[in-house]
Amino acid sequence: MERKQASKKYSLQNVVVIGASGYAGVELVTLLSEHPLVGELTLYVSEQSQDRNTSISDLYPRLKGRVEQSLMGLPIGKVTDELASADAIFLCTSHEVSCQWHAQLSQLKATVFDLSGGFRLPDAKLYPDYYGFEHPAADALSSAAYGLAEWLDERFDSAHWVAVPGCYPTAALLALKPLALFNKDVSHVVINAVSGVTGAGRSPSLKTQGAELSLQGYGAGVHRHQPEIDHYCGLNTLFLPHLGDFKRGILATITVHFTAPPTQAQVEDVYQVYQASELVHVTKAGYPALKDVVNSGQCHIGWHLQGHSLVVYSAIDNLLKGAASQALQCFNIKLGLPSAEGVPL
Ligand SMILES: NC(=O)C1=CN([C@@H]2O[C@H](COP(=O)(O)OP(=O)(O)OC[C@H]3O[C@@H](n4cnc5c(N)ncnc54)[C@H](OP(=O)(O)O)[C@@H]3O)[C@@H](O)[C@H]2O)C=CC1
Ligand SMILES: CC(=O)N[C@@H](CCC(=O)OP(=O)(O)O)C(=O)O
Repeated sequence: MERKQASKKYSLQNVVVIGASGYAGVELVTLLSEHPLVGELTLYVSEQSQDRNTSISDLYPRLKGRVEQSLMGLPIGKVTDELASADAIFLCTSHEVSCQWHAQLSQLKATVFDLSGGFRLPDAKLYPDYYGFEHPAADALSSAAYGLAEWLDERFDSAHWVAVPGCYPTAALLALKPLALFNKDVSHVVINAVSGVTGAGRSPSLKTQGAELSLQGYGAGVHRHQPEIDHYCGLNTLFLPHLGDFKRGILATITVHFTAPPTQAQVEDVYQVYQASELVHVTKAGYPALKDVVNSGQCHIGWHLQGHSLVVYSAIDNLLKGAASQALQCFNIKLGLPSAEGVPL
């Protein structure tokens, strides 16, 4: 394979992906393998993984001739030479595994881009209820930056740990944040969101088996994305996730109520915030469709104002804008590259 050469301004990055064989991991590996600034790319799975020492292209034959690295087994907490010399480490592991890695990885020079929810919530007290475990690194939560790429705050530049948002929160927050900033008088926010089955990851479970798939709600009031959405838009919302009988994508249909309704022109103005964005596209009176965002890092938003109610639709690919390509945007921004570098449009 041809070796990449970085420009004078930028140097090639040593990159490690932990959890590379999962659904989010393989999307990320695919993007990283084509990224102009990624040099060495090291792929890990768990120590006991049945896929260790297998080439990722044997698991995912679409990668044949493109990415041939082996998946190497990695015990939790073992700092290998590749980890020690990495510039960027992507965690595509479960929330618990990401948390268990924090102590070791936060000592290294690399920036960690964590695709799990392990460091998304600011308050450790929320973890037992919403994640089912006591947070083992509670003091570190305040130093992680939330990586909603279009809405990064001042903590991002200096953060060594980036908590990449969840898929549903990405769809919901891109729609809601402009409104929440515009008008604090927004109320009765209801987020109905349908996700494809890849949102549940690669490991088989009864609810994600073909014969079980349908269109069904789940997790009302208890889903871990409820506090994440509320915290990062500053609103009290009712989040209603649904599992659909399709592979990829999330369509969130959001309704909000205004006591004093805005005009069409005001709503149009609010969403001008994305005017220059390559990845977030807003259409008045639009009905975004999953077919237009699946396999793309874009988010499509459409809105309809009806009296005191506003309906906002937001569509993303859960594995890309909802996970891997958003993590890549964060990596780009950290390097000073355009956010959409290497992101499929
Ligand atoms: N799927 C989605 O749409 C989204 C997922 N996320 C988050 O991204 C993360 C990954 O999700 P997803 O790809 O769906 O999950 P998968 O279950 O598909 O993949 C998990 C990956 O982690 C590996 N793994 C498990 N245990 C360890 C370990 N101890 N050390 C190293 N690797 C390990 C698995 O391989 P093996 O078991 O063989 O070791 C596999 O490669 C999760 O935190 C998820 O919440 C975020 C946004 C969207
Ligand atoms: C369909 C489905 O099961 N989706 C997952 C969300 C996936 C995701 O983005 O969430 P995290 O990164 O927070 O795990 C769920 O509801 O748990």
